Amino acid sequence: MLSNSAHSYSYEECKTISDWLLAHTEVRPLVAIVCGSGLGKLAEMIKDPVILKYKDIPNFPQSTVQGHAGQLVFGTLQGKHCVCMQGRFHLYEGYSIQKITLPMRVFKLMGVHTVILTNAAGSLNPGYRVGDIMVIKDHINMPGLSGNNPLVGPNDDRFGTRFPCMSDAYDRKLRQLAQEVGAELGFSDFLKEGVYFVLGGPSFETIAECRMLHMLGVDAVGMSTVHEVIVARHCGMRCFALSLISNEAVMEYTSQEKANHEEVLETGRVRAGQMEELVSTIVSRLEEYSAC
Ligand SMILES: O=P(O)(O)O[C@@H]1C[C@H](O)[C@@H](CO)O1
Ligand code: HPA
Repeated sequence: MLSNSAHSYSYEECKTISDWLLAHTEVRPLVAIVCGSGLGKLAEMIKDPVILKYKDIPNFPQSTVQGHAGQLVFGTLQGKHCVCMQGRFHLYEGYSIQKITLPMRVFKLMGVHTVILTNAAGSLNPGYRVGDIMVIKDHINMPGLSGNNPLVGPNDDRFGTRFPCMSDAYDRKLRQLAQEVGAELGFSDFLKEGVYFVLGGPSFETIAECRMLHMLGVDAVGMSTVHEVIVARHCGMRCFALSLISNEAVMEYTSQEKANHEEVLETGRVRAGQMEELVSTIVSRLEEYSAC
């Protein structure tokens, strides 16, 4: 049973899930990786995997979206203990915003200090192409601006402060590391950095909405990541996020293009190898950037 309200998880409930997971794997993850739509293959990088399906984890939400397998993969990546979410939760699946961000608090209680999030997103920046990878430097939180923020409700100081700062949400050193690694791997032509805009979905944007986002200086639009980042930052985890540009936003009324989930998944398949290389090389260098 959930306490407080039907929509939020108490510290003790998060701890119960964390303890259950720790009892089912010997992996003690320091890094968590969240796989976006079509990016589930990232989990295949994990060595000696221990797979726990969401349906078997007490009180855990279930994945309902194609391209999100619905399991946690524990193991090592570049010798580091990691957990990989092969499938994330979205607001449009009908879950509360507290429920879709539950894994962040569970990971924190398991000992995770760094979260690497990935997503598929549509581009608003005319300089971007399908297949580009955007390092997220900042976000605009559309649901949050209208009151739907995952931290709404009583604050538990054991997780973090009532009013967390978000001007440093996306770790600057990790963003710099990503650019260095990208250059070494020969990815500079398609590695960008920009601002991600989150909306509720599941409908894609109208042409008028895309034009508005473009005027706001948005580089990419999607339906995830930001809520997880807010909760992860609230409880003191370091965040780094990548958007795979899976489609270009439709800006012209004469255009025949239509955003669709199949194209999103297909772009993920095409870029999976490079995303893997980028993420695993970043993980291999993490200690150069912190005490971990
Ligand atoms: O989980 P992500 O943000 O990668 O998923 C994106 C947004 C929608 O869930 C879906 C649209 O194709 O992909
Ligand atoms: N809009 C919103 N979310 C998305 C898109 C998009 O164009 N592409 C992938 N996820």
